[in-house]
Amino acid sequence: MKVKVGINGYGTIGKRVAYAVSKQDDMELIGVTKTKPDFEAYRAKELGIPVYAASEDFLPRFEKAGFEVAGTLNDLLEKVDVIVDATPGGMGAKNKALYEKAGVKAIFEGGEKASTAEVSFVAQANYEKALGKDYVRVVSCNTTGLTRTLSALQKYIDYVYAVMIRRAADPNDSRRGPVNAITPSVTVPSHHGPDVQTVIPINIETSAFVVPTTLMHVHSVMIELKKPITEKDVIEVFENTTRVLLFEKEKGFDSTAQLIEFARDLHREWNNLYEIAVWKESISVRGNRLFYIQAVHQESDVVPENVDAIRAMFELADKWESIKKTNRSLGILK
Ligand SMILES: NC(=O)C1=CN([C@@H]2O[C@H](COP(=O)(O)OP(=O)(O)OC[C@H]3O[C@@H](n4cnc5c(N)ncnc54)[C@H](OP(=O)(O)O)[C@@H]3O)[C@@H](O)[C@H]2O)C=CC1
Ligand SMILES: O=C(OP(=O)(O)O)[C@H](O)COP(=O)(O)O
Repeated sequence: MKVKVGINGYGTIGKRVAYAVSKQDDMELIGVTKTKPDFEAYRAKELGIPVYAASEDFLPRFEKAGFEVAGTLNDLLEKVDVIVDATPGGMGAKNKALYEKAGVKAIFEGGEKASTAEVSFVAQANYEKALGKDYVRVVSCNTTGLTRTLSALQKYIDYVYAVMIRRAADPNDSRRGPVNAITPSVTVPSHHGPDVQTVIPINIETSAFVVPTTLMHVHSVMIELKKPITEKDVIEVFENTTRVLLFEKEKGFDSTAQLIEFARDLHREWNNLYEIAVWKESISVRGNRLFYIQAVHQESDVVPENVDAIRAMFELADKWESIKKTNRSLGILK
């Protein structure tokens, strides 16, 4: 059986998930929605992807441009088993009623509240919780990044404090920035710590700052240990953790710029770095405290999670079968 997948919101995340779905032999990409006939809509059509108007209200825009759509979101919902809602944060919760009415399963993204779905999801941490579910939320890029490394170390952790240095805007976003400023999230803890707790039970608090860059987020992670662990052990844990890669400053990885160049050198689509990048030299144990620094490619780390979430919701594979299949299909290194 091939699961029929639709994407509502063919933007930064939606287009990458559409690409990833098209690479799976157990899924079929049925169509995507757009609100306007811009270059992304034309490109989707060139790729042979049926484009639907995100609602009837948007039809006149397409008609005026002479862009023939395959229908509206409601028509797409009639043809799919699952819809991936990658609309701007908060919109997914409003769309949920449409999905319920159509009897279609739905995946929501990290911009939605945890309460929008039955489960908040990171494949390697809680794949089983999404088995057979109708509504799953793939958590935000930062939460996914934190959860990947922290779940691997969970048995050693008493308490985590992490500082999130967030990119101001995605590279395609010329409206939001970057701006010449550092903007703190003045609410402490920032939403990231509580959000990790929707996936794994862990003591964690975070604070967050937005800085003028578009490439990646960076996290400074500080852990109080309840069980001793050495730096060598931590390196071994991360070497054996899927979707986490170690990078060395010694080899020229001075900053997020070289991490993105690495993804470009791999000829990854959109220079996606699906893996969380941990700087090897940053792993440091001092007494009962462990420190490390990691970077998150915000545009892509959640993409394999969406694919695994679909497999879990339709019980197509067990956890490691799905993760391995997704990794292979996207060229994820381990
Ligand atoms: N960007 C990131 O770094 C990450 C984002 N997320 C989460 O993913 C979700 C999507 O974010 P992102 O991809 O960045 O957003 P984008 O703004 O890049 O894309 C949003 C998409 O939704 C469409 N859209 C806009 N308005 C409507 C509407 N009224 N009805 C239906 N579709 C609409 C847009 O269509 P059109 O282009 O035609 O206007 C666009 O395709 C959010 O929940 C976000 O928090 C999670 C991880 C990382
Ligand atoms: O999910 C993300 O970040 P977050 O974990 O800081 O909310 C994405 O980078 C989107 O963040 P944005 O809401 O600042 O665009």
